[in-house]
Amino acid sequence: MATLGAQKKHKVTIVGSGNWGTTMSKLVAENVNENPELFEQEVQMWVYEEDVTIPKESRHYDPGSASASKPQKLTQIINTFHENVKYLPGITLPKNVIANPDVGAAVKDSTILVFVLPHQFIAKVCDQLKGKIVPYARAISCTKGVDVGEKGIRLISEYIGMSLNIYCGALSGANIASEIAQEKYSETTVAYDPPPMDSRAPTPKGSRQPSPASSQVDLIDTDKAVTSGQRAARLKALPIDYPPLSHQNIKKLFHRPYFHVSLVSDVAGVSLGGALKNIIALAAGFVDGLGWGDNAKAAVMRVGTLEMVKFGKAFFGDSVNTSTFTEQSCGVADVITSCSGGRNFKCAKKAVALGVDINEIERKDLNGQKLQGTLTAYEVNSFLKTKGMEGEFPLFTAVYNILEKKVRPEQIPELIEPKDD
Ligand SMILES: NC(=O)C1=CN([C@@H]2O[C@H](COP(=O)(O)OP(=O)(O)OC[C@H]3O[C@@H](n4cnc5c(N)ncnc54)[C@H](O)[C@@H]3O)[C@@H](O)[C@H]2O)C=CC1
Ligand SMILES: O=C(CO)COP(=O)(O)O
Repeated sequence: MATLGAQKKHKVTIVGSGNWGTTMSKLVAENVNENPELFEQEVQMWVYEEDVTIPKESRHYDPGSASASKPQKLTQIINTFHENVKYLPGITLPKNVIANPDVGAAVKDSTILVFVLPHQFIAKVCDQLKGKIVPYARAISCTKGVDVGEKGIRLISEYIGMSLNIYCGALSGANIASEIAQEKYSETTVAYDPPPMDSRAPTPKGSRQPSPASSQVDLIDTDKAVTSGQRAARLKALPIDYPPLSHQNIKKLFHRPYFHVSLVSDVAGVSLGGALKNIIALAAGFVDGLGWGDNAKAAVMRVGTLEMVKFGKAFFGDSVNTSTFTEQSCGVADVITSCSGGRNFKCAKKAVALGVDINEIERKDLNGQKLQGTLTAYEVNSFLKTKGMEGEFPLFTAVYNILEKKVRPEQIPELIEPKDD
């Protein structure tokens, strides 16, 4: 419910335009249309600009046109045909999705930023956003991955929040984008739990341009985490002339008849589920690529899910609820869907079946889409090594060693077998 007297509306920008990013723009734009009292009608979608030739099989390919075989700017194609012919072909986007190649212009005056980028690009894009966003903006990360530095591990939502000095929640679930784009039913989990802040004041006059955020991002050392109180003190309250970003209003932004949202407060659990299931999906692909069948796949899914819960508890402590992994879409359900039809699963399977490096399959088969599991397996391994805990996460370690070609997929059963003391 909008607050009485709220005169402003939230402007929403989707930061990213891949397979999931474009799907997210579609469903958010539909919701913005249905809730005009809360949201501005235009949804900006930042596009990493590239030249794209409209494929011959596309309904927008016109052999008679002089530009038929000439590459065109992807933003131009999206804004003309309302379709992302490269990353989400065949799906018509609402006309209120506006593709923008300039990330600073795309986020100008936006109070809601939805990040949907492959995690390897988050740091650079956050750097580009410093000083460009309103200081009271709120973010939701739909990115699946973690950030590992020399001193520790951070959730992507934490990275975004700390780098831009804003609050960032997370959205993750059993969400294969192409199915959701076709409006087939699925569920998702949104974690949104901003710390309580001082009472809200009206938007200060002439304050649309924020002061630049600190260029220094705090590293979360898991042994010496910044307290939530310290972080809350840096956040700016949303001015009172905007509708509140309550759970109810956040739900109105994402929930669709075909996309059912469950709201929770466990940002760490939701983020870790999305990141770690990608390592499990690689393991499932490896055993399926060997032709070992569904029982083998179920075994690695079981062990991987236990490692996911153990990882969350070991390194994120009480901020993680085990029930987030077991009861929410972002946990076991995402493991199941990702190990059935996800890109990480499919590429890992093909790599083993053909005896080809998975990075080569990614390059050849995905047309620019990115795997997240391979990099996450390296990042998680490098973090576990610094903690001396590789042995306690045998499946995650086996996936890393398979990618490094130090062990073979056939060794997975012996590698994940509990060791006698
Ligand atoms: N596709 C899916 O089914 C789902 C994906 N996700 C997650 O969403 C995140 C984004 O994935 P997708 O939207 O699927 O992307 P994608 O993998 O389909 O596409 C890659 C994207 O990266 C962009 N890109 C390439 N180079 C770049 C650079 N240097 N800087 C910035 N961007 C660059 C491309 O323009 C493209 O938009 C990932 O973390 C993924 O795990 C989450 C749920 C479902
Ligand atoms: O996250 C996903 C499904 O929930 C998609 O997984 P992939 O990136 O492996 O396709």
